[in-house]
Amino acid sequence: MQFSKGHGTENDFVVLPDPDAAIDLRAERVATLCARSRGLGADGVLRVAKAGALISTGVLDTLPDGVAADDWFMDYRNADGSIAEMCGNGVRVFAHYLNASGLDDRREFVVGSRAGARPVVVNSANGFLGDVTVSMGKVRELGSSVATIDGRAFEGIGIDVGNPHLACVDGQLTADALAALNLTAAPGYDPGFFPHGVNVEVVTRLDAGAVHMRVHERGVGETRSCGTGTVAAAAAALKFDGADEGEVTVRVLGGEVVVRIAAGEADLRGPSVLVASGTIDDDWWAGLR
Ligand SMILES: N[C@@H](CCC[C@H](N)C(=O)O)C(=O)O
Repeated sequence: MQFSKGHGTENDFVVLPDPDAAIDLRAERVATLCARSRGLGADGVLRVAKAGALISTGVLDTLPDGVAADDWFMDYRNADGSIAEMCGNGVRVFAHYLNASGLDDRREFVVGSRAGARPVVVNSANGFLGDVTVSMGKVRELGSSVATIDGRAFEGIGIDVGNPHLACVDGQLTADALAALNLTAAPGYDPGFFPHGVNVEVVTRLDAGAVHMRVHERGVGETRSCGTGTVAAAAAALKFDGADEGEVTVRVLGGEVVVRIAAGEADLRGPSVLVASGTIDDDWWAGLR
């Protein structure tokens, strides 16, 4: 089985080219593949499949909004094996991979996700480095809620960008204090508000068009970046300053991305790096539960 390993601002993925959706991606296998000690190690898996093939093999029941059977589909799995609707860093790596591998040489196309169609523009790409803009769709505010981190309450806004986020802007928080925050344990949140779990972002307020963000991802733990999280962070930071549109540079542990929000929709632009490719041992894979 072929794989590539890539990352978007150090949010890292195992990429599995599987146009016919033939690979059995049961949760335990994904979790082992993503384990850093006994697998390849990653925050998640990106299966590169045709949307129609995922329907034929029963992975998807229906095609999400705006996705055609012939579109490429990012079948995303979190490191614990759970399925998530969307992954903003993943889409950039996915689109870059399609160009770099020769599976698709178009620079503008639609990537299907469980949250719907995500049009991409590959601004530049070579074998290892890409720069991709993703149309992230609607940014929906869900109302106020609270996260508890390291014994401290952070007020935030629930934001749906295809997957659920609780973006907490703290007007007093400096970049240094954010860096010192202990995000080892999963933040506490209101399960009545987020019945399917939530990704939690802690964010500094806007300063010269930029914010700093750290994130604890549902199904993964703390990651060095989260693309959908940067969109939620940008929306929350703009709202904190009384704005609902604008361009925000979001600085994360693994680099930075640019989020543009206009008319309730977001674009995300940032890098993609393809680090390696190789072969997963078939016997090892077949022996996993
Ligand atoms: N890292 C991703 C988000 C992945 C999904 C998330 N953990 C969830 O469960 O919703 C990104 O870049 O957006």
